[in-house]
Amino acid sequence: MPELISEEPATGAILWRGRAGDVDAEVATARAGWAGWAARPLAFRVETLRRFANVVRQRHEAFADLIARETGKPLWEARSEVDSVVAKVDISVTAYADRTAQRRLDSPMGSRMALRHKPHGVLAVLGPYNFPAHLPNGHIVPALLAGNAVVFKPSEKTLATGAFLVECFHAAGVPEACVRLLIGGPAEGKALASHRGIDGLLFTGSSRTGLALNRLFADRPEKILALEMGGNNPIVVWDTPDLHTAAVLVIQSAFTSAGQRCTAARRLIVQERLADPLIEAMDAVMRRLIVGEPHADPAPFMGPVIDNETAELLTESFLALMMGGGRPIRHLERPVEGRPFLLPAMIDVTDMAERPDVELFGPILQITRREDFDDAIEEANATRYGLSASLVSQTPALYDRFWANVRAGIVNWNRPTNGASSKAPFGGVGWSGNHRPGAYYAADYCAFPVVSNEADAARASIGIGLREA
Ligand SMILES: NC(=O)c1ccc[n+]([C@@H]2O[C@H](COP(=O)([O-])OP(=O)(O)OC[C@H]3O[C@@H](n4cnc5c(N)ncnc54)[C@H](O)[C@@H]3O)[C@@H](O)[C@H]2O)c1
Ligand SMILES: O=CCC[C@H](NC(=O)CCC(=O)O)C(=O)O
Repeated sequence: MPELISEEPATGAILWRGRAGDVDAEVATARAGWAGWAARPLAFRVETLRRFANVVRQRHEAFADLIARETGKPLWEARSEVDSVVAKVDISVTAYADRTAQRRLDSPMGSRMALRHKPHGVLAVLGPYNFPAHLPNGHIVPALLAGNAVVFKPSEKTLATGAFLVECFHAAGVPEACVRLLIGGPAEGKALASHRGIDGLLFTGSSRTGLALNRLFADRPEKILALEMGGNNPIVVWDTPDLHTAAVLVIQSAFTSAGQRCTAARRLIVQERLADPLIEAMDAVMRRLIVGEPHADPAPFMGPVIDNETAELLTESFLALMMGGGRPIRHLERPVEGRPFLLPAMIDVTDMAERPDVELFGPILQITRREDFDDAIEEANATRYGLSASLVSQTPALYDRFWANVRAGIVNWNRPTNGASSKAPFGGVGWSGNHRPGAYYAADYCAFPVVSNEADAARASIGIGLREA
């Protein structure tokens, strides 16, 4: 089995090393453990997962430190991610009761109709690197709560965090057979996704990978597939009087997590008359943003991107936008030789003959100027993605038009494009998802409905269509 290592983006230090896992063995173990877990009362599973939340609380600072080191995100942001991991349990318990609890339904005379839900069985979970604990956890907790077993493969870029998360489940008493850690990269991910022993796949990652998985599952309707994918998210600034606040909202949307959020604003669409003063206001703030190591003091606003390869790809993408007619306003500078720190960049792409519809998963903001609001909405929709969109405007009627016409699963007003709540469904349309939103609605894809028409004794008669005896 090949060896994998995980490095700290900020320093290059090796954080973790290990061998790729055995997909067959992990799936077989989960299959063997699943039935016993599913047979446990719901109350037992709830209690066990609440112990998991307590274990994470007890290990909060160690977990946050590890996430910060392994992703490069600032420690304050890693701490927030661990908070989300803890909060997920109670939210999932509420969502389960709301979305998939047992119910009595109206029924014909003399019988009872019952709605119950059953787990799928063994679910594979593939996680991304940007929220290496919170987002896989957002699949694993609801899946376990519903009575499934899980084989979890973390991103190959955040293996230590994946291992830490799974250990917390085991320390809390989740049977080791029911949450399996599969170490590996895309090859192991493909093998797991293709494995005949899984009953479904819960995926968070790029649209490139998600579309490949969608093709793989095209002739497997018997397996549940949930895809949480990328975005090419717009933020529209229109008729707002407070350009400093608008600038802060755009910066928060585009550059939090060094732009490594699926909900990050990739495109600023701005009313022509506001464009120059807004860009000036943004520039004034961006000059002051601290880009640094996760544990630096004073704390950085953002850290490096995940690795040098990503930094180089983003640099090439930025140069390609320039070659295509984009006018750089702030260059994507790389202040530390050999390390993937990038300074947040802006480029005016208004005059580009063709603006590529790709997700640049880093601190790059593309700016398009528009005179007409309907044209701005059209530009916002000029994408195959549809995850998040924001409007900054003082006019409720404009927000009504924006909400009604923009095509996205998250549509915000005078708020950033990112920072979605776990207490709501989370997902997008187009290339951002496959209509199985996660977060509060994750309960929906972790179990299937079973309707029963029940009577204590068998009674039946044929009242029509029967010849006289
Ligand atoms: N919609 C959401 O909820 C959400 C949240 C976070 C990140 N994302 C997206 O994830 C991406 C960043 O994460 P990433 O770079 O880790 O994504 P990625 O698609 O490269 O990898 C995600 C996971 O899939 C595995 N994988 C890669 N190729 C595979 C294949 N062919 N078959 C099976 N498994 C495979 C990886 O090993 C990893 O575990 C961005 O596009 C971002 O928008 C989406
Ligand atoms: O990187 C992707 C989105 C991260 C975050 N979204 C959520 O946390 C959704 C809620 C959940 O899954 O519990 C964001 O919007 O910033």
